[in-house]
Amino acid sequence: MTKEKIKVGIMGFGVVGTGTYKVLTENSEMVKNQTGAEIVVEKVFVRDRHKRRAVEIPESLLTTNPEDIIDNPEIDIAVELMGGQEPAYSYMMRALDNGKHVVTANKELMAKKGRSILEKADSAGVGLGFEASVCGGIPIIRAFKRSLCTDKVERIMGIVNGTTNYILTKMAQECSSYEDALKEAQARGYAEADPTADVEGYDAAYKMAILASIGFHSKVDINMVRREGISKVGKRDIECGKELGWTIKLLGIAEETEGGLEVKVSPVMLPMEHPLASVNGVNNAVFVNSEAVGELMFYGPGAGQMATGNSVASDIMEIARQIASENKMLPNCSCFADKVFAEECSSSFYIRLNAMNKPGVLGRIAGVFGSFGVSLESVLQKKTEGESAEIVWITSKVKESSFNKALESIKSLDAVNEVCSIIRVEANGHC
Ligand SMILES: NC(=O)C1=CN([C@@H]2O[C@H](COP(=O)(O)OP(=O)(O)OC[C@H]3O[C@@H](n4cnc5c(N)ncnc54)[C@H](OP(=O)(O)O)[C@@H]3O)[C@@H](O)[C@H]2O)C=CC1
Ligand SMILES: N[C@@H](CC=O)C(=O)O
Ligand code: NA
Repeated sequence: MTKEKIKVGIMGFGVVGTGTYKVLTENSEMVKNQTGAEIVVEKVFVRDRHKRRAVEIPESLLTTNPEDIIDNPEIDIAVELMGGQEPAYSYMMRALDNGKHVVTANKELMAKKGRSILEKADSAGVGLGFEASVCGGIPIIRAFKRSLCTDKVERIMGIVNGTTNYILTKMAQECSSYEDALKEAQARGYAEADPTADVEGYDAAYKMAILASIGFHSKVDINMVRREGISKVGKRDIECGKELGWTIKLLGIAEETEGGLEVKVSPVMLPMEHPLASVNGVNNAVFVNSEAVGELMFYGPGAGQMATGNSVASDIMEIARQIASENKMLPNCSCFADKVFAEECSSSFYIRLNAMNKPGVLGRIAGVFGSFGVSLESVLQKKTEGESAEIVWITSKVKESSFNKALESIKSLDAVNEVCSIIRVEANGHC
């Protein structure tokens, strides 16, 4: 007999949990018509049942005992929206052991433990949805898994963190301070419980590891993802970038090079005319190059209650549809290969430094770059103050090891007072 009610247990009732509940309950008739069964939220697990929440729910739904969901035979789909590694991982694994389908928004967990979670789900023949784990409201996981599955992905470039994009946009367009912009992003529910994950690029690294894994059908070890955050990006760099026709974005790049897979996250100077340059505020976008389709861009809100709640709800509905129609679950994991990672990475760089304002200094610095095989695209003396000068250098694409050696040598020059910032440059499609 086909199931008329599909029962869901939600673990975690914060920004995303409340958004998911709202989408499921406010659109219940539409969801039922498309699913062929009613989706019912049966239990909601929280730490503190007396806390005031953004959405009111019947008291009887709340529980502080996770077993009411993960060990409850009535529950078909366990939805993990607590965040962090533990106890989220143990709860998810136990729910899978108990034959439940699982949906999560937890990118940290999917990036660090995705392989074991996916393998368990596949061997149990249950569904595992994680659409909300990358780019909040953008249906990007589904696009990779269902629509690009026949194509060969060559490169993925993405603005995949809403908080940092919100901060960089506020700093560039409204001259907000970094601190004020971060506070606003937190108040809007975009930031992680510990915003270090956002501003230091960890969250973006998790998301790029997940995307690279699905895009290149390979295991991606999170420790192999090169990561740098935005906390060192200063207003001065934003100004210098503007003068050069560039904007600064925290960008994730994943590609298959001759040396192997390369996945990195860092602030990047991006030409204003690049499609990703106009992605502002909490919005995210993923720009894909693939063999058959060519160029694709996915754009939309990367964080927030309702946008992310919709992604979770759509995963729940997709699984519910399979249950209601008594279909076998589709395989959750396509990351079957174990591709090697490139040992060396190449980029163009913007370097802003402060040096003595004396004849011959520019030549000496340029000479050091040259002696390490670093070619220069341009050099600009930005301003002079008494005995010192601010100089910006743009290199050609260079191996990072050569660049780092040149930089160490430049730092040791007497004439160089301070290397203020180093930011990758994306030019002509490659950085
Ligand atoms: N915010 C966003 O826009 C997005 C978030 N995500 C991800 O979604 C997940 C949830 O994020 P978000 O909703 O923002 O987080 P919140 O901090 O707003 O909510 C977390 C919820 O989980 C509960 N919780 C946390 N730890 C425990 C625990 N150990 N035991 C029981 N309950 C617990 C909290 O309970 P209590 O309220 O009682 O303290 C709270 O209800 C995270 O993995 C995050 O990375 C993904 C995409 C976008
Ligand atoms: N903190 C994250 C939330 C969504 O994944 C972000 O800002 O992107
Ligand atoms: Na998504």
